[in-house]
Amino acid sequence: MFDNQKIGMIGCGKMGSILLRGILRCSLVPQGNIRVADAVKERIEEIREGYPGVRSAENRDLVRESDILILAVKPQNMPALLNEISADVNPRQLIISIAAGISTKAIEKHLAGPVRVVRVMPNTPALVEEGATALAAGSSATAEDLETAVRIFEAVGSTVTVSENLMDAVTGLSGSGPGYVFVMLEALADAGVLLGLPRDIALKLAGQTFLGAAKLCLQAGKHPGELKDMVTSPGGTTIAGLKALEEGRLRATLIRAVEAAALRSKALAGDE
Ligand SMILES: NC(=O)C1=CN([C@@H]2O[C@H](COP(=O)(O)OP(=O)(O)OC[C@H]3O[C@@H](n4cnc5c(N)ncnc54)[C@H](O)[C@@H]3O)[C@@H](O)[C@H]2O)C=CC1
Ligand SMILES: O=C(O)[C@@H]1CCC=N1
Repeated sequence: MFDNQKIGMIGCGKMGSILLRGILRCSLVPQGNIRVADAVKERIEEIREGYPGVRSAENRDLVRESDILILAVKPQNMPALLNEISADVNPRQLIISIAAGISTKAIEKHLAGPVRVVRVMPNTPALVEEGATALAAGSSATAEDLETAVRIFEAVGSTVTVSENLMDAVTGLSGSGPGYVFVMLEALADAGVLLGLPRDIALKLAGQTFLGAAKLCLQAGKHPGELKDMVTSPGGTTIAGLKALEEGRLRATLIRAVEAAALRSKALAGDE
């Protein structure tokens, strides 16, 4: 599917380089078919050290040479970037944007033409091929474009396709979600340390508990409440811990975190 396609990526920071690694690991295209661009020279040097076959180019040259163009710069940098490349994009290209909050409509408007855009929200566990990615097609993107984008992100984890009005919710939940989980992991490990466990053992137990519980929930296809009940013996230890969580309003706090991040995603659109 990708053999003769040239992929160009503008923005090789945290998320861009994770994606690049996934694309190359799965051999979606040979290294020679990938071009990268970044405003910071050191980022390009790091990539060329890691992947000697990947070539770099200036933004506009890269756009002209790409069949699939991945835009992985910060939302705040998108308007200037889109203006810079607007004369070089063409309707034969597929444009994939991973920028939080930036709608396909805004991209289409900046590029001033019938461009095929797919908006994507990945997350950092893509680094270990356990990413959760949601995709939404823009007005001119074809079913095949969406399928192409899905194939790229399946290289780094699992994917869902949603309608674009749900992308802010996705951003608040799975896009930002790893940040919440890392804070919870750190807190669980700190608790272990408080109770006398060595830090490395506490972190290992906390991490494996998250991993195992998430896998059990996804694979068993059971409601998390039912799985929670399986752990919770009458008069036992878990219910004592759960009572403390309820007193600390953990659930309401998590719901508010996702809501706040989704609102911020929506607000980034206003910054366009
Ligand atoms: N970090 C994360 O967990 C996730 C990030 N995203 C989205 O991915 C995008 C990138 O985020 P990060 O990788 O975290 O940011 P980052 O700051 O690590 O990377 C952005 C890169 O873009 C480069 N850049 C900025 N303007 C440029 C321009 N005009 N031309 C060429 N390069 C340019 C910067 O030098 C930088 O290396 C953002 O839009 C963000 O919303 C999406 C999902 C998760
Ligand atoms: O914090 C951010 O803005 C990016 C988007 C989703 C995850 N990280």
